[in-house]
Amino acid sequence: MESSSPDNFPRWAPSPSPSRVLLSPVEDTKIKSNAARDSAENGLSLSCSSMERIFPFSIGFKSTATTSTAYASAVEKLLEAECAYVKSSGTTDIEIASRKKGISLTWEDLWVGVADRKREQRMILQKLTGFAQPGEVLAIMGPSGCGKSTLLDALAGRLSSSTQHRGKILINGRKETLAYGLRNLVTRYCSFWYSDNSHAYVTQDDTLMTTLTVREVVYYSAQLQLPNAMSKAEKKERAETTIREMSLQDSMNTRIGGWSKKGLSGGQKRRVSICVEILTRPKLLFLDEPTSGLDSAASYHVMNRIIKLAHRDGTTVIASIHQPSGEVFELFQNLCLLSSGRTVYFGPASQAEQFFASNGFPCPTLRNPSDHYLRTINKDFDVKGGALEKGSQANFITQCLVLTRRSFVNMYRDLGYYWLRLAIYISLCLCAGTIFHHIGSNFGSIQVINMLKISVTYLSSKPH
Ligand SMILES: Nc1ncnc2c1ncn2[C@@H]1O[C@H](COP(=O)(O)OP(=O)(O)OP(=O)(O)O)[C@@H](O)[C@H]1O
Repeated sequence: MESSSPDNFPRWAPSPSPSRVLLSPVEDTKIKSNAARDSAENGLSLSCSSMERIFPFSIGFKSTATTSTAYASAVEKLLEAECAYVKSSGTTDIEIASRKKGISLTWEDLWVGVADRKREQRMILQKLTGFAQPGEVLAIMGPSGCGKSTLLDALAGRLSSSTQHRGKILINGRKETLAYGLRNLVTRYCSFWYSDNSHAYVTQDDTLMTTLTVREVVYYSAQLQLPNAMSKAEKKERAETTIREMSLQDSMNTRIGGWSKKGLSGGQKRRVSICVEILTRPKLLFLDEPTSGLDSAASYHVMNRIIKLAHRDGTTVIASIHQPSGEVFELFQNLCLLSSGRTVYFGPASQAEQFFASNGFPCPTLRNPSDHYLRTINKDFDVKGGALEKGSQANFITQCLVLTRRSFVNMYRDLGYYWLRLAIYISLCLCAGTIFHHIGSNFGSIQVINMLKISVTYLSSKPH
C-alpha cells in the first residue's frame, strides 16, 4: 500500500538556474572580457555601473553603423533580407507588400531620466539601441520596474513632462515624432482621442466606459476613428470582425462593468482595449502588458491573433510583457531584455538561449526560457535580509507614532486630500465671512444666518 502513496512517486523538478553570485572569479573575468569584446564589436561603449560587474550587457545583432542614416540603411537591408526570407518560407506577395508599406522604428542611444526630489537626475533608461520591423512582434521583457513602459512611452512620444530624454528615434529612417506629443495628458485619460490612425497604444490600465456593452464600446470607437469614407455598415462590420478576432463574440452584449456592477473579467477588459486600438489596423502598435490578467491559454490566443494580424497587415508590434509562457515566448520574433533600464539582450528571441549559455547561464532542460532569462537578470532580490528574531515586532507606542506620522506624510503629499481641501475651506470661510459683513441685527439677518447654517451643514456632510 505504501508504494502506491502519491508521495512515493519520484517527481521531476527542474534543476536550478545557474546563479549570478555562484560565478567563480575566473568565470566572472571571462564574462566581463566577453562583454567588453561584444560591446566593442557592437560599437557601443559600456559605462561602469554595478550591473556591469555582475552581468554582461550586449545586443544580439552586430552593427558597426554609428550614424542614424547608416542605421536606417542597415534596417532597410534587414527588411529586404527579411522579405526575401519570408518569400522563400511561403509568405504571400500581399503580406510582403504590406510589410514594405509598413513602419520601421529604430532608436539609438536613447536615455530617459527623471529629476528626483533633491533635483538630482535619476536615469530610467540608459543607452538603449534597437529596432522594430513591419510584420514582426518585438517583445520587451524584464523585471518589474526595469523601464519597459518607459521605453514604450519614449518610442510612442508619450513621455510625461517630468522626464527628460535624448537619443535618436527614427521612423522609416527619418527623425519624426509620433503624433502623441501635446495630447499626452488627454490620451492618458481618454482612450478615444486620436489624431491619426498610423499608430495605436494599448495602455496598462483599461480606460473603458463601464456602462457600455462590448459591442457599443467597439462600435462607438469605430465611428470615432474610422474615416467618413467608410459607410456605417462597413464600420459595424469592422467592429464585429475585430470583436471576433479577440474571441469576444460571446460577451458582445455584456457591459464592461465597474465597482458598482460586475461585468467583464479583467482579461476580457484587456481584450476589449486591444480591440479598440486595432480597429483602424494601425501600422505601428504599442502594447503595454497585453496579456496581464489573462490565463496562459488566453494569452497564447491573444498574442497569436496579434501576430497573425501583424503578418497580414504588415504591422510593427512592440509589446512589453511580464511573464510569457513557453508557448507565448516562441511566438515572438525579436526580444529586447531590459534590466535596470539597460539592454541585456536585443536580437532574435530564438538566439537568446545561445547568448545566455555562452555567457555562463545555460537554460536548464525543460525550463521555460523566459523564466530563466528573467530570473537570471533580476537583481531586485539579490540582497537578502536575515531571519526575523522572535519578539522583534514594534511595541504599541511605536506603532501609534509611526501610524500617525505615516498618515500626516500621506495627507501632506496628497494634493486632493489635504491641500485642495484646505484651499476649498479657506475660500468657503471667505465667502461665508462676507455674508456676516454688516449683517445687522433684525429678523432678516437671522434668516440669512439660518440659511448659512443649513448650507454649511450640507456642504460639510460626507456623501455615502
Ligand atoms: N514620470 C516618472 N517620474 C518618476 N519616475 C518614473 C516616471 N516614469 C517612470 N518612473 C520610474 O521608472 C522606473 C521604471 O518604470 P516603468 O513603469 O517603465 O517600469 P516597468 O518595467 O514597465 O514596470 P512594470 O513591469 O512593473 O510595469 C520605475 O522605478 C518608475 O518609478
